[in-house]
Amino acid sequence: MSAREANFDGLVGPTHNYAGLSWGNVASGKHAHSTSNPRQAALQGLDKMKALSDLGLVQGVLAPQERPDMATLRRLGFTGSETQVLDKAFREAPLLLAACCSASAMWTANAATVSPGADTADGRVHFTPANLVNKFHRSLEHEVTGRILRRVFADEKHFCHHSALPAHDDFGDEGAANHTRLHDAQGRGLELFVYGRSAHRPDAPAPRRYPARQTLEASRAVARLHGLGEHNTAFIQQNPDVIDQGVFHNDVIAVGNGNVLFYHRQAFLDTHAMQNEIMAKLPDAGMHFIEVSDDEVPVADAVSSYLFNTQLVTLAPGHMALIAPTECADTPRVRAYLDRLTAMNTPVKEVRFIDVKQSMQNGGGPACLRLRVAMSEAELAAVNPACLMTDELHGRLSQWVNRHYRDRLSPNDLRDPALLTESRTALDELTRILDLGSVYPFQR
Ligand SMILES: N=C(N)NCCC[C@H](NC(=O)CCC(=O)O)C(=O)O
Repeated sequence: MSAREANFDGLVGPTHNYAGLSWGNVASGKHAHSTSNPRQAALQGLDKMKALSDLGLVQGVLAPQERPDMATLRRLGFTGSETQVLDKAFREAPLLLAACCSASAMWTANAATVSPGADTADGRVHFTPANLVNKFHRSLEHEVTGRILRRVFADEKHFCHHSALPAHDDFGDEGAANHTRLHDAQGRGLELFVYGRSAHRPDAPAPRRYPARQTLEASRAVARLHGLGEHNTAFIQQNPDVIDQGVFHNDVIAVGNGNVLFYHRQAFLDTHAMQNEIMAKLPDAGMHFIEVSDDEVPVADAVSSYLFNTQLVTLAPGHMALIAPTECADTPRVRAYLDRLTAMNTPVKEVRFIDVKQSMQNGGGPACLRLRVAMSEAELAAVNPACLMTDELHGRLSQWVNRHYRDRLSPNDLRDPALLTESRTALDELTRILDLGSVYPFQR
């Protein structure tokens, strides 16, 4: 089966703000309470989508979520009119208000785990929305995420949707941020599930400072749901020491595509075992393991520049491009490494820099902003066409952003009832542009 990889990026929502909600995510802590620019954030995201689509890649867009999440604020005991709910939450528990206003669904690498039909027992593409239980603000996403995915990938003949895993720490699941699919030229795939700790083996290595968001038990459950087998899966433990250095998802320290795995030497607990398992299970791929040492790029530089939160995309057979944030160009050791990388004898032939600074300041690089869905031509033809990027859609969505989004948002603005009205008006229009039907609570 010849498959094409599509990237579905999250459209940044109108409440994009910096609230410091993600303990263990260095950028989120560093930018807490600074003023954000939701309009610029959304336009940067749209320009990234257009840049990838201009490269001839299939690019999709996933809608943001309804925020503030009024239903959750009410569940937490804030009563009265909407204005009163917002006001009480702001005065009594500003952190809860911020959590219910986060636009974090923009990082669609965490939206779900996706297994292509080439790998699954029933030949369909399987989706499991991530429960994201480790962070309260993110745990609010999966229900609407699942609803949006069902509207974009609606045809049951080709697509199968599961519910998120049970909402318990034992099954902490962060979706595709800890999942990479490698494949050989024939399209035979191997899905790497990278986890931070094992809930059922508390004596096994685990980070001490920051949380391990993904458990082995969650990864195994997703693989079972998707009908994968031992032959096309590998479960690999992340190095707990790098989690403690700010690597809160594996996609902050490793990225894979086709027959290339690009990673930092400290990324995995047992690099040799990882390489051996991949070569045994994907013997014909001619794997390229591109390993970066501490001398070349220290972990701290990898975390601040997001060298590994890059998108590795295939532009032609044997020709891949690394789509990197501009922060990589601005970090001297990373820049120097990238200059050497493209001269090495690997499929990575070029690097393109893009500006997603508004997202980066919350710890979301180019790879965080996209969910990969590899599909056959027939599956691709079954995707909701209104969600596929074209020049026309890019223009329409840019105008929509310019019309509805603010260009500054501070923590104090989150209590403003006008922000709620503006967001709902924008999202209502968006569901028509993207032909999604009524996916938001306020529309039901
Ligand atoms: N690596 C991947 N795939 N995704 C990045 C997600 C960033 C997100 N940041 C936040 O949620 C910060 C929100 C705030 O602090 O306002 C997170 O930590 O879950």
